[in-house]
Formats: sequence, C-alpha cells, structure tokens
Amino acid sequence: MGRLIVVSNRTPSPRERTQPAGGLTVGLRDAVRGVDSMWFGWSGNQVDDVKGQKVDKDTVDGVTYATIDMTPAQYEGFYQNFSNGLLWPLCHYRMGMLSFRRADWDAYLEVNRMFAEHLTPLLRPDDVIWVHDYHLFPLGQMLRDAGVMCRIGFFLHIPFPPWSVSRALPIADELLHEMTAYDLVGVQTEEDAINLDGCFAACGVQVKARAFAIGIDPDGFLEQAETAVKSHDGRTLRESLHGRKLILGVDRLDYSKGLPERMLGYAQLLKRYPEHLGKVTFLQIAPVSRGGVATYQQLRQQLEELVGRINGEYASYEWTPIRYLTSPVARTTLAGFHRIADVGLVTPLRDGMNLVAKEYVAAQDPKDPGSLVLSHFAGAAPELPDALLVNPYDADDTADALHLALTMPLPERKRRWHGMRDEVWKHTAATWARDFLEALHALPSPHDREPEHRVKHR
Ligand SMILES: O=P(O)(O)OC[C@H]1O[C@H](O[C@H]2O[C@H](CO)[C@@H](O)[C@H](O)[C@H]2O)[C@H](O)[C@@H](O)[C@@H]1O
Ligand SMILES: O=c1ccn([C@@H]2O[C@H](COP(=O)(O)OP(=O)(O)O)[C@@H](O)[C@H]2O)c(=O)[nH]1
Repeated sequence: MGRLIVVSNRTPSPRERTQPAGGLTVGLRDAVRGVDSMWFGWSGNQVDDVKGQKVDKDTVDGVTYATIDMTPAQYEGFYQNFSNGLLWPLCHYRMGMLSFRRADWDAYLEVNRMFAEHLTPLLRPDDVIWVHDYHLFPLGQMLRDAGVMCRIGFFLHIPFPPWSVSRALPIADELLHEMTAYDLVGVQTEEDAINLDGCFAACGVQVKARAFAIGIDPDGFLEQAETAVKSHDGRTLRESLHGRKLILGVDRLDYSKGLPERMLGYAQLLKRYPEHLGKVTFLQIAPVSRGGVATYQQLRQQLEELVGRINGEYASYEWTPIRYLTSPVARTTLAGFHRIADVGLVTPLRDGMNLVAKEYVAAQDPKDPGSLVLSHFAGAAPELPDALLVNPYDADDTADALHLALTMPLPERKRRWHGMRDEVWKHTAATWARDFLEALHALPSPHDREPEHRVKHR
C-alpha cells in the first residue's frame, strides 16, 4: 500500500510544543500518527520571492512534513482575503460579511497552482492524496491537470451552507465543478452533506458528499488532563479560584465562535441568578486568530469592551467575574484546565465540528464530571445530545443552561457525561481517518474514471 499524502494550508510545527490554535492540525495529527505519510502545506513563512523555491522537508516520528513558503501578496490575497474574508464567512452563513475581489480569486488560484506544482514531483503512483479544507478546493483539479492519477479525497472541516446562501459566491459554479476531480468529498455532518449535495445538483455536478465527523484522541487527551491537573499551571489555577466554580471557554478569537453572545449569556446569569455572584469564575481563553483581517480586529475590540463592561458592572474588590486571555495556551495545559472546570462553555454561532467540546468531555474525572453547555450550531451537537444544548443567540437560554450546569446534582452530571463519553470514545480522530480512507479505497480506481468528468482548469 502506498503512502498517505495529507495536504492542508495549515501544517503543525512538529518540533514546537505550543502550536497555533486550530482543530484541523489537532485532528489530523492524531489521525496520521504511526501511518507512513507525508503532510504537505504552507510553512507559515512569508518570503518576498518564491520563484524556484525548494520544498522544505522534516521527518518527525515517521511523518514527513513538506512545506513551501508564500509571498506577502499571496498571503494577503489567498489566505486573508479569499479564504478567510470570503469563503469563511460564506460557509458560516454570514453573507453580510462577504467581500469578493477578482484579484483575490486570482491569488487563490495562484497559490493552489503553486501547491500543485510543488507537490506533483513528490508523488508516487500508489500514493493516496487527502486534501483538506476550503483553502484548497481547486487543488484536486490542478493535480489532475498535471497528470496525477492517484486516488484523491477531499475533506471540508467547516460547514457548507445551502445553495440559497452559497450562490452568493460569484465563482460558486466553477468551484463546485472542479470538485469532480476528487474521488470522495467528505464533510463533518449530515446537514453539510445535504447542503453540499443540493449545491452540486443546482450546478449539474456529478458528485455526492458524505459525512465523516472528526474526533480527537480521547485516551491521549485524558492522560494529558490527569497529568496537567497536578502540574504547576493546574495547581495554580485551582488555588486561584479559592473554591469558586469554574466555567471555561476555549476558542480562537473568531466571530464564528459566538464570543460576544457568550459574554452576554454569562452577564444574564449574573443578573438573573445573583446567587452565583462571587461564587463563579468564567475563564475565556481566546487566542488571537487571523489578526490581519479587519473583521477579526473589530471583534477583538468589541470583546475587550464587553468584558470590561461586564467586569466593571459585577466585580467586587476581591472577585473578577471574567478572566479573559488572548494568548494561546498549550493544549497539554488546557487539558488540565478542562478537568478542573465545572462547566465547559462552547457556544459557536456555526462551527464545522468544534473539537474543544470533545476535549472537555474527554478530560473529565468520571467520579465528578462537569457539565457541557453546547450550541445547537456546533457540528458536535448532533453527536452530543446529552450536553445542555442552547441557542447562542438567546442570552437567557445560555444563562438558564449555565445555572442548570452549575447546580446539577452529581447523578445527573454522571448520566449525561457517560452518554457523551461513549460518543467521544467511539468516534475519534483515528476512526474518522480510517472511515474516510476506507471509503476512498472502496471506490473504483481513478484510472477507470469517465474522461468527461475531467474538467480542464482555466
Ligand atoms: O489555520 P487558521 O486560519 O489559523 O485556522 C485554524 C483552523 O480553523 C478551522 O478549523 C476547523 O477544523 C476543525 C477540525 O475539523 C473543526 O472542529 C472546526 O469546527 C473548524 O473550524 C479551519 O477549518 C482550519 O482549516 C484552520 O486551520
Ligand atoms: O489556546 C488555545 C486554544 C485552542 N487550542 C486548541 O485548538 C483546537 C481548536 O479546535 P476546534 O475544532 O475547537 O476549533 P477551530 O479553532 O479549529 O475552529 C482545539 O484542539 C484546542 O484545544 C489550543 O491548543 N490552544
């Protein structure tokens, strides 16, 4: 059997302890462990000249990380503007935030072409290629154009909206047609599969999407949590609480995560259930993400104002209701924080999956598990019906769920946690990758594909 070639814009820095926050590399890293594989993507570096650049290779624990650089102009047009200023809000149902420019589309295609040019010579005929996420929709077609005949699968980590929304994308039809180059297209949830299939049908594209929910390595995360509660950081956090209950939120600072709405929900808790005043601490870890994109800068400002206002209104001289951090925290440390937390608060307005919700479940102490408050709009929600499910747009709903979570008797917490625990251990990062790759292998070889399915790229 050939190698697994993973391709994604973001690659992990295999030798660094603190990684940039983000679930794609977390889930995939757990999935490629121990597999003969190469992970190809962006190095994270911007350089002025990429002409004639060499692919940088580093092999760690059997995985070869092969990376290339981008120019600042490519980073801006491909990553900031087209991927994160257009595709991201569109796929998260935020039509009012779209900004389309043809120059960004050109930069997007240019970077995809650059990926294809540098990846093609590294490939062997029996390799299986697995392309990830919205940054690389056209890559499969570009690899086909370069003569690559390997099996190629594609997985979308973020939601996909129905045609009534996605048709706002001026190049939607072209992007969807290019996906015929993939042998298998995977998404996180059944809802995303139905939406994407509706878009394919609307454009006359002969592709069917299938749902494969990503997970984590729960055994590994639990082990980290058990170690981390006893570490310096774990002990310090616990001592700093002075016996108060802890609500924990962990999210990239992204408007899809519903952070202002979450703050308002917590403020409602303090207002409507004053018995919690001085008895609870909300720790929100929100590392800055995509800080060069204007909408993300505005969100940061909005949150700083909100946190300041809520703390100003409810704090006492010896208690601060919200602790708010915008620097990343190592995942190993976070595991301990999850275990200490009485409540995991995960309230995205839309989220592909949300691995944090699964990490919270995995980290709990079976003898005294905490409660998970989870948005209906996280991809994880259909898998975790035992969470306290909320509509994040309704601050009172969040406040009620928080109150319930903070006061829930132990038997009820245990019952709910066992249901969630079974799910998190059943659908892991490893089963996700295995299921996807088995489905890809089960399909007819690309050598037998109908020639009319091959669309020449412009
Ligand atoms: O690479 P960045 O621009 O810094 O962003 C980080 C990642 O964010 C997104 O993650 C998604 O994947 C998770 C795992 O499947 C999923 O749980 C989450 O709901 C998604 O938002 C993005 O899709 C990745 O490409 C980024 O690397
Ligand atoms: O300071 C932080 C914040 C988050 N994370 C990790 O980043 C991932 C976030 O993944 P998720 O699927 O929840 O959302 P995404 O950021 O990919 O949209 C999780 O594994 C978190 O533990 C981290 O390591 N440090």
